[in-house]
Amino acid sequence: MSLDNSSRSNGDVILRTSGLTKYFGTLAAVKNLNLELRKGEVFGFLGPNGAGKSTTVGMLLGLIAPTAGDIEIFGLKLEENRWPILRRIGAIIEEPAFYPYLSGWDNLEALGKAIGGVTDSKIKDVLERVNLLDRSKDRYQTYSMGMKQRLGIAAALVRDPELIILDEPTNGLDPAGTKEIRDLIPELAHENRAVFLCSHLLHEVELVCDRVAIIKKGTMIANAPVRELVTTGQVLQVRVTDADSLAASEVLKGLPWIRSVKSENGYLIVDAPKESGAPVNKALAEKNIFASEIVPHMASLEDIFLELTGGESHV
Ligand SMILES: Nc1ncnc2c1ncn2[C@@H]1O[C@H](COP(=O)(O)OP(=O)(O)OP(=O)(O)O)[C@@H](O)[C@H]1O
Repeated sequence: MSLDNSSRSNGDVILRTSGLTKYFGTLAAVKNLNLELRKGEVFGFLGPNGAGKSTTVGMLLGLIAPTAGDIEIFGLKLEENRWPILRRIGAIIEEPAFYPYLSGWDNLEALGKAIGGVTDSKIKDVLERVNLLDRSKDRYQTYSMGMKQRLGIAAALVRDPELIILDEPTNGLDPAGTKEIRDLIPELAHENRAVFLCSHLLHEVELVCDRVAIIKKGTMIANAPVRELVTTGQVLQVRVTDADSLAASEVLKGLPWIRSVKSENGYLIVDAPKESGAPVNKALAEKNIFASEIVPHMASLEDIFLELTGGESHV
């Protein structure tokens, strides 16, 4: 299966790569990557180990020079406008560095002084935004992992970025911290920004992302809205009695529009075009087989990922 909907257009394009390629010696880490990220969107970037995700992020931030191809961010070429572009990006690609003995507030104040033009009311706003205002006078070293990560996001927000790049933002967080960050991410995008999220957590990507690109060995193998990807993997679960199971399977396999039929946990799993519940029911009933249940079953992003990447580990 190969999906590429990168030509679809709705909303302003914030980031576009064309033919982006990076070779390390003879190793093609990223090959001919065409990405598009639009305002208001949370874009998930997935791939197995060594697929080329970090190399891509490094190129987007101007830290790694591409071998070929172009990167345009905010309509400007990155190569020629690195600093004006980077000023408009908030990136968290490693654990954020803060002074342990200073409070969250004082850390942001120190950062604000380095950037210039950051007011107290801005600091208050961003701390409120990440739900840290009530702990903002406590020392950074007393913060939980989740609070540290949220302060990192607050630090990124101080500059009012139009694009936020997050690399594994829930790494090392407990379930409560993970939930806080997951709840925060879509809100960030809906404030007229775009979020580029690298994650190996497929469930996380499914929950928070609007669109997802999957790369394998440097090549993009899927690029589509999450909803569309999981709908593509939709199958029908058909329940018949054990006695009818074999005959039902034969009937369905004989229909030219059914792609495959397999038996799993007491159900027949039927890979058929969308909305074919009624014709499946009719075909069985014509052979005096009566299904007690026919339900569409959505594939998870994990199912799709494993199918597309050939079952390679994603962690
Ligand atoms: N500086 C480098 N020199 C040589 N090869 C490199 C370098 N950086 C990355 N690579 C190789 O490029 C390929 C892509 O690596 P990259 O780190 O981008 O993958 P990734 O998708 O981020 O992987 P992971 O999920 O494991 O972090 C790998 O084969 C890696 O070994």
